[in-house]
Amino acid sequence: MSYSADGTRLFSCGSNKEGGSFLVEWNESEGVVKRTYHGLGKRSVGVVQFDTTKNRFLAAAVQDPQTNKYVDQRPSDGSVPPKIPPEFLTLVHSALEDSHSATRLSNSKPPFTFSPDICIVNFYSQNGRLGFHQDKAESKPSLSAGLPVVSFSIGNSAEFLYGGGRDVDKANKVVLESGDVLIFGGKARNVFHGVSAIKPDSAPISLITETNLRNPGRLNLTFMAVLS
Ligand SMILES: O=C(O)CCC(=O)C(=O)O
Ligand SMILES: [Fe+2]
Repeated sequence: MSYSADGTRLFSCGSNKEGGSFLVEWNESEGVVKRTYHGLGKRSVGVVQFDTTKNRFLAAAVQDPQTNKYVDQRPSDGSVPPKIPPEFLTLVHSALEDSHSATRLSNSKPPFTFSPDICIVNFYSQNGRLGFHQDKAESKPSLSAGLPVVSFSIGNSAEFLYGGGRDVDKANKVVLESGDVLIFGGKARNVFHGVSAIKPDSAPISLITETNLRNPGRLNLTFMAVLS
């Protein structure tokens, strides 16, 4: 059970037999369910993550779990997300430039001008996972232009699956370590991907001491252009 940030609304979460997650808002005085938000576990569309070990609602980007559309306020409690800090945008741009200069064949310009308008924040505890999915809730122009997904890994390492069509058994696996940046755009924009496991205690010691976190888990920041 967990209260909304302003302490007025009570939520709990769970999963059904098919593995889909849902969030329940309770009417505390009457002890009955007020509203159920389905579809949170369908990671092809949802952005809400749960810490299953603590039954805690951790983070949500602004995506309506009922419609899968990005909206201005989080439907469950009306909260408005903060703007992406400019330092993060600088990091995204320099990661794109570095990747372009590492892979380009000529002195061409990057094939896209890109300014992300959302940052999805995923936190994975030790048992955290993310089902095999495509990122396709973004705007049609953004998807058809192949505007990239730029994804930063911080903390424990993750086994990241990608490719092989929609068949997870055919996917490739790469370990994403703290500090890694994964970029997929252009023809790869629709690639299926997911996180199959988090490697416990694999975060760099320096990160733990500098941030004073005892158990950092894995933090993933995924930047995308949703609206443009
Ligand atoms: O945690 C990751 O590395 C992937 C996150 C992701 O694919 C997503 O949020 O859509
Ligand atoms: Fe994704």
